[in-house]
Amino acid sequence: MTVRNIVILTGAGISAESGVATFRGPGGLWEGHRVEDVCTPEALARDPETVHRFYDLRREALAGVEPNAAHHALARLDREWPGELLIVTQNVDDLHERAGAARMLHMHGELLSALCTGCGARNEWRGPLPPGSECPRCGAAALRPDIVFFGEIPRKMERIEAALSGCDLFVSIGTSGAVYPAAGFVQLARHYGAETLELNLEASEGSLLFDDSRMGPAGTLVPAWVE
Ligand SMILES: CC(C)NC(=O)[C@H](Cc1c[nH]c2ccccc12)NC(=O)[C@H](CCCC/N=C(/NCCC(=O)O)S[C@H]1O[C@H](COP(=O)(O)OP(=O)(O)OC[C@H]2O[C@@H](n3cnc4c(N)ncnc43)[C@H](O)[C@@H]2O)[C@@H](O)[C@H]1O)NC(=O)OCc1ccccc1
Repeated sequence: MTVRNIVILTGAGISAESGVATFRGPGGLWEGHRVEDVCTPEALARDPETVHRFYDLRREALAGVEPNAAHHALARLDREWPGELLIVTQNVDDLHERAGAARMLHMHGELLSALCTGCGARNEWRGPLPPGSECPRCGAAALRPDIVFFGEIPRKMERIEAALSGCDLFVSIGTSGAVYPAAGFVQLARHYGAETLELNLEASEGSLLFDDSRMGPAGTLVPAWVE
């Protein structure tokens, strides 16, 4: 089958070699926190201080990390691929953009953005975001981390489903396949007749669903695959 249209799903594993903590596993983000305490609308309502600080720390940590060879390889593919290509990341870091990727989207939000729950504006945000911060557009003291919490609808689902319905190749990089709807994309891509490839450090919850599954660090596997 000639491959023309590609959809690439990335997770925390692609940023691990840049020093960004993954979620599960030793030293994982969720190690220090119960998901329910920092990544749900209920937690934000109950204890905004803790939730805002959790994301302030991760936003601050971004200044100390750089894109790695996997991010750069995907950015190059994005520049040179003549067919359709869409990078869908579950990550809230900005390493894909910093590597130069353009045809990409964040389905679970971004650390460098603050969402106004008053007027809906998304504001670029770099520093700490204390609860009650004012929206630059409407002035309401209603800014929150621009993050998709558990129980909230992921972003740009229509665009993602449209790309999956037209792709010939679906590639999953550095994700454990534990969180839906992202974990269901491989089935959707297969349903539309696409080839499916997984590049991951270890077997994931969805490995058996892929036509080809290669194990190893993204910083090595992704440049080799793009070559
Ligand atoms: C826990 C799970 C069971 N729960 C869910 O999935 C829930 C509920 C649910 C919905 N549908 C279901 C169906 C069945 C069961 C449950 C559900 N889903 C939701 O609530 C979602 C919202 C979920 C989003 C929550 N927010 C995140 N992130 C932002 C915050 C933040 O970042 O702080 S999720 C967050 O966790 C997930 C973490 O997973 P990974 O990125 O894969 O990271 P992990 O550490 O787990 O794994 C890393 C992998 O990399 C590998 N690796 C490590 N190093 C390397 C390396 N160097 N190289 C290569 N690979 C490497 C490892 O081996 C490992 O495999 C990511 O998605 C990440 O974004 N919303 C929703 O469903 O709304 C309705 C809806 C649905 C469809 C359409 C309309 C409405």
